[in-house]
Amino acid sequence: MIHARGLARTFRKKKQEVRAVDGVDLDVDAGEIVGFLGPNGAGKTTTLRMLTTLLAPTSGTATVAGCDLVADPVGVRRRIGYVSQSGSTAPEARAGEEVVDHARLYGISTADATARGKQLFRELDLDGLWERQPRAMSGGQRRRLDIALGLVHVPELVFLDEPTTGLDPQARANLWQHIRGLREERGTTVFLTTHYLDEADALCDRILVIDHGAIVASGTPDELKSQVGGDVLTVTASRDDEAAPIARLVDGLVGAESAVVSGRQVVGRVPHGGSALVQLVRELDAAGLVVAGIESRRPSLDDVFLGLTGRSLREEGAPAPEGVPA
Ligand SMILES: Nc1ncnc2c1ncn2[C@@H]1O[C@H](COP(=O)(O)OP(=O)(O)OP(=O)(O)O)[C@@H](O)[C@H]1O
Repeated sequence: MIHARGLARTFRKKKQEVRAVDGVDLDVDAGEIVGFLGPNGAGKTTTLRMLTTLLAPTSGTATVAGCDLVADPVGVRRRIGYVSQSGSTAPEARAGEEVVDHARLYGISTADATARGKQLFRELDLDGLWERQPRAMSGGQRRRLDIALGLVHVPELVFLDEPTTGLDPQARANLWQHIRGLREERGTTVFLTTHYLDEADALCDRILVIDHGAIVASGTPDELKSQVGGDVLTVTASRDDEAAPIARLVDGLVGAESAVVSGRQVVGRVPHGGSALVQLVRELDAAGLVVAGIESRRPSLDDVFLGLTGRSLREEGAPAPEGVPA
């Protein structure tokens, strides 16, 4: 459904060259839900804008939904849907009107567009909001309306740029269900960017990680997690100045990899969490260090991300969902 080779885009900023996307190869099969993850500025939106024909590549080739990106951009546009980060609804228009107008752009008759729009409203839990103005909708309703706009022409492939950013946890979970439903009921292929690792974990069949404009990992969430290996030890110091001595103790554990300190939190990786925990508690005690918390757990996607990019996606300022502290 998507095949890109050596896709690159360079920008000129203040006489300096920025290689926003630096030779991306990627393949997405029909019916897959693929998550595109990366720290801020990694090149996600630039890649998405190229794959959706909004931005010309500096070099490289791609076919999207069977059409060549450069030779047949109109063919690509006809076959895809794109839901941008900012959404595309006009706050004053009526929701239903917007959806019908959007479908008409694709040459769909008003009658067909209305029927498709109403069906999407039912599927996306927007029933009863056909006459409502987007500005009088909740964030979750507006985001689902954006998605209805991206789907009304029945694309085979839909690009979603951070579809759930800013939604509360329940609205996010609902939207995940709708995205899964798209694939199950219509066979739609979904390519989405997200800052939420739990979202990528719960929703995506496969994850691509991009950093500094290049793909650095690809696999199912489980494959990526198993690459990390071992267990993760997290120790929370009770005082700022005790994080460094705790990190030294964690580094000294059998088979430990160098611990990362972030504020009062010390995170290290060890081959066997259980035995390392026992050893660490003894050593903390002997050193007279009292900690606020200590735990051992299996690696998460965040650990994968940290290992691959040296940065935590959370530290990158991933906005917390509504109602959840950052
Ligand atoms: N129009 C532009 N002109 C100059 N530089 C740009 C332009 N668009 C993007 N860039 C630069 O290209 C790099 C990649 O940007 P991009 O928006 O693709 O990253 P991203 O992974 O989507 O980031 P975020 O998670 O913050 O949305 C960044 O260094 C950015 O500053």
